[in-house]
Amino acid sequence: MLGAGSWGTALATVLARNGHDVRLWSRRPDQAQRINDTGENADYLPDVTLPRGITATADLGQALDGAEAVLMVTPSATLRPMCQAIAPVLPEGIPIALACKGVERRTGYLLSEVVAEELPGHVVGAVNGPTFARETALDHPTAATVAFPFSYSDRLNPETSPAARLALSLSGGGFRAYVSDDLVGVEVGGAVKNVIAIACGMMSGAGFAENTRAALITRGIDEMKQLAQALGGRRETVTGLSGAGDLTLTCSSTTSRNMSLGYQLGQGIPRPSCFEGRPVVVEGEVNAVSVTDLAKRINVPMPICETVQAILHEGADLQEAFTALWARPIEAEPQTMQMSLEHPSPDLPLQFGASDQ
Ligand SMILES: NC(=O)C1=CN([C@@H]2O[C@H](COP(=O)(O)OP(=O)(O)OC[C@H]3O[C@@H](n4cnc5c(N)ncnc54)[C@H](O)[C@@H]3O)[C@@H](O)[C@H]2O)C=CC1
Ligand SMILES: O=C(CO)COP(=O)(O)O
Repeated sequence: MLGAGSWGTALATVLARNGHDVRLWSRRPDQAQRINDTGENADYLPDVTLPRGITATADLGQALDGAEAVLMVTPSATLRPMCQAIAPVLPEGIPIALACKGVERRTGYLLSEVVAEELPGHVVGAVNGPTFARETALDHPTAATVAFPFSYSDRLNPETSPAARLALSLSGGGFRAYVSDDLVGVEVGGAVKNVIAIACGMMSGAGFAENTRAALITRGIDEMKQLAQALGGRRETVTGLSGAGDLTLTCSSTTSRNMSLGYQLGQGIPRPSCFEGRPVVVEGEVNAVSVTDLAKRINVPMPICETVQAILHEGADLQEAFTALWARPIEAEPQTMQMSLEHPSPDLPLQFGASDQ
């Protein structure tokens, strides 16, 4: 498990609870030492007792020696350098599963494409779903999708299908895995949901309630569908755990760091003061740029993501940007027929500050 933050530790907990030996790599030797000494990762999952079977280490060679599979769980922006760092010590041919969510900013690659470029000769997949780390570590009933490209005849054979093997390794107690062969669809769901969660947070923080959230979730799923399809994935995949499921989770609670960032911004808190100034991994903030750049490049309209990107990175005014989002031309749902009618009152502003929740 490469990454001993909250999600890497939670996934290590799931696997170890199911009887697997897990090497948990932390980039900080002091943290690795503390995990081994105390049986807890107090920095990220305080008061969660780690099961036997987890050994923390800050040495990549030790972490990967004899490994049967590797899960990569550091923030998406660190993925390429992480791949480069493990290349010399990675056992030949072992499957690599991504548990981080995003699109690479410079290239617009899905994360699996980054791994394929840096680490040829390894089959690459992903584990995504509605999975807050703490709840997962505490064994609350949780479901996620394990996606690898695989052939129909291999699907049931753990010897030949990394998806089946990893799904079986993760499943047990509260954790239940599903299997998919649509890696693109699963990755798109995970990357885009964080950006939409920021939008939901912004509108909740600004005082709007359930209608607004439901509209953003539903239209957000449509943005995911279009991007997934344009990249060669399947539209229906994003209605599963890694798209609609994860979006429902992260748009429902400020336990989500993405939702929480949006909520604070919606309340008018300046970015540097959000999270009381603490550095927090908010994937949707970086990915608002990478997702919208990618979508523009391949002509996929993603108006909610573009709105978030403009507010976060181009200094757009939140109220004006959401008013413009709501007053876009009237379109068909679903967008199978091309239709666009001029909005009758595009200048009528949304009623920010007048809500009665
Ligand atoms: N926390 C959660 O509930 C879930 C998180 N994820 C995804 O997992 C990924 C990791 O997130 P979390 O574990 O939550 O973050 P976190 O903030 O809890 O931990 C991040 C970890 O990455 C390490 N790290 C940071 N910069 C690094 C670098 N340059 N090189 C190597 N390691 C570095 C940190 O030391 C830390 O161990 C993200 O893509 C996130 O979207 C996915 C599902 C659930
Ligand atoms: O991806 C997550 C749950 O599935 C965690 O969401 P946040 O990164 O917004 O906290």
